[in-house]
Amino acid sequence: MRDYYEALEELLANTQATTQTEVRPLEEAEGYILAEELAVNYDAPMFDNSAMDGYAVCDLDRTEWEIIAVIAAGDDVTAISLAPGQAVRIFTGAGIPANTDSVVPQENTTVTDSRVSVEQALKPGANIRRQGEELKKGDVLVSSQTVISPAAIGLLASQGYASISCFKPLTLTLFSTGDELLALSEALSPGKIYDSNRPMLLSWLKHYAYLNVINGGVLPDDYDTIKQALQQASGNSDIIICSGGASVGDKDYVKQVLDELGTLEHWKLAIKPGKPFAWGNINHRCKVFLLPGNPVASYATTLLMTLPAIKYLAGLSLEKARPKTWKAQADFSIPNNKQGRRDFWRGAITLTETGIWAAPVKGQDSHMLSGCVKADILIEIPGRTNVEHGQWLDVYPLPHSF
Ligand SMILES: Nc1nc2c(c(=O)[nH]1)N[C@H]1C(S)=C(S)[C@@H](COP(=O)(O)OP(=O)(O)OC[C@H]3O[C@@H](n4cnc5c(N)ncnc54)[C@H](O)[C@@H]3O)O[C@H]1N2
Ligand code: MOO
Repeated sequence: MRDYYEALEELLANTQATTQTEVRPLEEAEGYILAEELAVNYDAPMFDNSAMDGYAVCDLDRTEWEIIAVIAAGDDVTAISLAPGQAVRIFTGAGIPANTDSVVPQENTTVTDSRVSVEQALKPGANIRRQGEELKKGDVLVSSQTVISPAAIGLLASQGYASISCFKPLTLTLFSTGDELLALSEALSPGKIYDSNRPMLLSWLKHYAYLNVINGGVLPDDYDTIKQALQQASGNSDIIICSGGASVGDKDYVKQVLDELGTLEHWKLAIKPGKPFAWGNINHRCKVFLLPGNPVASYATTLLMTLPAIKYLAGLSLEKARPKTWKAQADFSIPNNKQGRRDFWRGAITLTETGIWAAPVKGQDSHMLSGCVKADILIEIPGRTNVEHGQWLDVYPLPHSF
């Protein structure tokens, strides 16, 4: 059996990141992966400006000044220069005139006719946002291989970027396999069950703007049908995911088909759930992932193995592609842990005055999806390692939980 972390690194090392890019208008780039490092075009702030509505004054040895002008955000102040004893009425975001020593908020002033006065001494440089105090022209603004967030869109807009280079989205086809599986439109009959993995994974993967997800439907346990479907999908997909048939059953044809059409790696991961996991390539360009059919095993291997590889393939940096982990304290104990595989319990988080606590939810078997619905995290329990109450453990946040 393979250690999870070693297996993940081996999978990532055997994954070739895309190099295909496209230029997208900034407003249509949220969720895509940036393909270039973008530099600071202009110092930020671009010019010294006021942080308050109030008065910009010159000479702090006095407490009263003559108001000589009104300056609003957007006004050009390059021709205005204050002499000692002079002030301007100024608004938040307006440029600071030359020779300003301080800006005093209007609530701290008394204004009579064209004169403004204060009662307390003013601090030099107060309430002035200085040019370049946040960003300097030429510095790195946003790093390549990162997902464009709404905040990044705002930041790039503030620097005048109207369009940016992103990695082209990848096409992913998703199949379920198994004679027992019914689509939701079909009537139940003895021995059959509804296909839950495909709707679950489709809805999850569609959240990634950099994936075009195709619903491949349910494949029966039939060698020729599976072969034809995989062959066809590999023609127009960068990625194929199949759930079911990753294990050792007589009807687990997907592995045989993948072996014949391309390459196959079949692993027993030392994790629970998610032991059987296979992957390979068709035509050297289409990456194929075979997930264990048990719904929770499909879910866990998507989070722990498949998504990191897909994210890296789609252009994210290795650091961003690896699954996120946090730390939480065990609100349980395992005094005599005999479980050989690394366990990933479905857990709930509680925030208290003593910190973050994690506890398993009800329904921990590989076929019990209800546990995933209640859970916020996967709690990592290393194999054959006892856990004490209060011990800090690694936890993996689940999609949509935070
Ligand atoms: N002799 C052994 N049997 C099994 C082993 C093993 O090592 N030796 N491993 C077990 C583990 S662990 C898992 S996980 C499963 C994985 O099995 P497969 O990937 O081959 O998947 P199936 O056999 O097709 O299905 C397993 C289970 O999941 C249900 N299933 C499958 N697809 C779906 C779907 N799309 N929606 C809902 N439910 C699905 C299926 O009906 C089975 O109940 O193998 C164990 N067996
Ligand atoms: O690994 Mo299986 O995934 O335990 O159910």
